[in-house]
Amino acid sequence: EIEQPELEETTNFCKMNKDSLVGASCDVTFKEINDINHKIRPDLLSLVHSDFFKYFKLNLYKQCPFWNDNNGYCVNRACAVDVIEDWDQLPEYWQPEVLGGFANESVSADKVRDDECSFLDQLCDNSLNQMRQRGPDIEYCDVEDFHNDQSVLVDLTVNPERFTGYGGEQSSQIWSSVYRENCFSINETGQCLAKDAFYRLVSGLHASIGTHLSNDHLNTETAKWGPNLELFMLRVGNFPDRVANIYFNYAVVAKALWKIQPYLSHLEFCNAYHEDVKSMITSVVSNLDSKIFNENLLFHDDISSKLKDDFRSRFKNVTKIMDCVHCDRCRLWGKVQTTGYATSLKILFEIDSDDEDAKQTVVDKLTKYELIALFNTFDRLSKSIESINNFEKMYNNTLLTAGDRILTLFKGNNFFKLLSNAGKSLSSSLKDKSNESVASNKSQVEDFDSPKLDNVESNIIDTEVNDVNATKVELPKQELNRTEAKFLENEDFIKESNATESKFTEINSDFKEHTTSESSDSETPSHKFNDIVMPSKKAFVEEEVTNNTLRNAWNTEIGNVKDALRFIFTSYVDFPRNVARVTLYKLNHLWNWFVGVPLSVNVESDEPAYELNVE
Ligand SMILES: Cc1cc2nc3c(=O)[nH]c(=O)nc-3n(C[C@H](O)[C@H](O)[C@H](O)COP(=O)(O)OP(=O)(O)OC[C@H]3O[C@@H](n4cnc5c(N)ncnc54)[C@H](O)[C@@H]3O)c2cc1C
Repeated sequence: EIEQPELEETTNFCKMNKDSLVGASCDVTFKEINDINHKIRPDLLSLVHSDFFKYFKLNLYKQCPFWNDNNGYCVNRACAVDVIEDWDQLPEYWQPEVLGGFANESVSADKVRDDECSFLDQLCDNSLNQMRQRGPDIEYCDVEDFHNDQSVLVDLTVNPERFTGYGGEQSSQIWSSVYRENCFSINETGQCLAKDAFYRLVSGLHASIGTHLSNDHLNTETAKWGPNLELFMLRVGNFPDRVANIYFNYAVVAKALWKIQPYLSHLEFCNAYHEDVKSMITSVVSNLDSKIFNENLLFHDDISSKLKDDFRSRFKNVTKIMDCVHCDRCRLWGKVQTTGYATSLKILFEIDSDDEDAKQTVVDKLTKYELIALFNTFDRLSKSIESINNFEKMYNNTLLTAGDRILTLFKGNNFFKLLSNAGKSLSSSLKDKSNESVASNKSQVEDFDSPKLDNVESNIIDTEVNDVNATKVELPKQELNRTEAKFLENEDFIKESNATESKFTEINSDFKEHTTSESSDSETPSHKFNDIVMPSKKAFVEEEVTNNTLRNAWNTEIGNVKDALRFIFTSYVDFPRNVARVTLYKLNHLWNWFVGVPLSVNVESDEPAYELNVE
């Protein structure tokens, strides 16, 4: 039976018990992965910023092989990929003259093989590709992709994975096609675990992308990039299984790295030319452990070899689906990461013999781009886990900072329900404040002035104290006053709508609820917020938005009908007057013709004919 990550009621964030195992096939807890990640993060970051690991090659122009949809494209600037267009853009020691003209097509395969930089050669010619011997298919992705004429070289560090605005039907289609690959036909022992692993891999990839786009998100009001907690919670944070799947993927890729490390020793990674890549790899992998993932549980006997083939071809399809992504930046990172997982799966499931030479052969056959993808995928997961931990801090700070709670309230987006631990005084002050605002504002507005809100927010954040307990007791009132003053300063900002009024009424009742419950249990405030789950709040907001939208649509339609009726009515009123005007005009023409005045006099002109007519 598949073990699901345990949920813990008392943990607000992601509702996960960090001491539980990441999965049935992983003998590691969430907390242990957090610790490992914390240790290796700096080295891993340096590694993927090294010259060897930062240049990736892909074909951005490949046609979607699954459906005829090659015409759309993402027009956002954020969707674009900056490619290396000139050899000059590469480091100096990679210039052909330094490397002895290895870009020369005529260079012999043997010579390339002997070169300690043989991996680098694939940057400029495909001699290594020709050397690859055909054997049984052990590929989980299409490695030939890297040697296509149309492939471009990309510096991953200048094309960060971040929010691009790509979405809608096209991306949904991609994701549903990816999930559809998880329909295994054969009913063999172990299928359940393999199917679960497949699902967790793609869901973990999806969640990791969601984490990155939330962590590096464009705030359209301030034009700054930064973390967006709300978006993260909506996409990932509120779904413990998605968060757990990121950790699962981390375990899978970590195990693959652990497994190949002894067989990488003969590769020099061009240490002579630039960073000591090899020692960076060692310092990352030495923190990993074999027990992090047990791949033998998935395809453990001959019976499951058919299942393994199915698994492999389905995963290969996932990597190919990336060619259907219309946003180039998303396609780039989709390709890097699916190739990274494909490489991990190849290492985990195809290096299963005790034969050391066979293991070495599989590693030797890895292309440079598979290695790059492998380490960069690990970095993406590592960054996701780091971001999740940061989001957790933000989440807790948001809950504990009274000012933010007030702002959330005024923004009308109170999915972080107001805390009661600020004490009755805060509640009553806020109640007064909200009543005051409701009473004093009559005009209707649709929305608040967000930049101003952000200013207030940043002011408040600036004044945050480190001691969370102190914040709980002392800050609320102080911050309330500051916030209140800010609100009063900006009169137009405080304009309220009828909708806002009802929101305040609702919030007031929230306060009443919290104030009442608080008096009975003021020692353990955190238990009151176990119900903080954004989707339900989203549903609330959405419902409201839907109602507003319906109301607006109704009002617009009624307005249109009124306009049409007014037009028809005025047409009837104007009709006799218009008939009289036309008749007069025609009679004028007739009279002019009758007395012999030329028709041209009615045309604006400097000609004397007009004057003649006047006379
Ligand atoms: C390959 C690829 C790469 C992308 N890269 C980027 C990028 O770099 N930057 C960017 O801004 N956008 C990227 N996108 C788009 C992004 O993933 C979303 O599709 C987009 O933001 C729209 O999100 P959504 O809320 O409509 O739901 P989507 O994320 O499109 O999800 C569709 C549905 O899948 C389900 N779902 C969501 N997450 C999971 C999960 N983790 N596990 C299981 N089910 C889930 C939900 O039911 C959801 O409604 C990429 C898309 C693809 C296909």
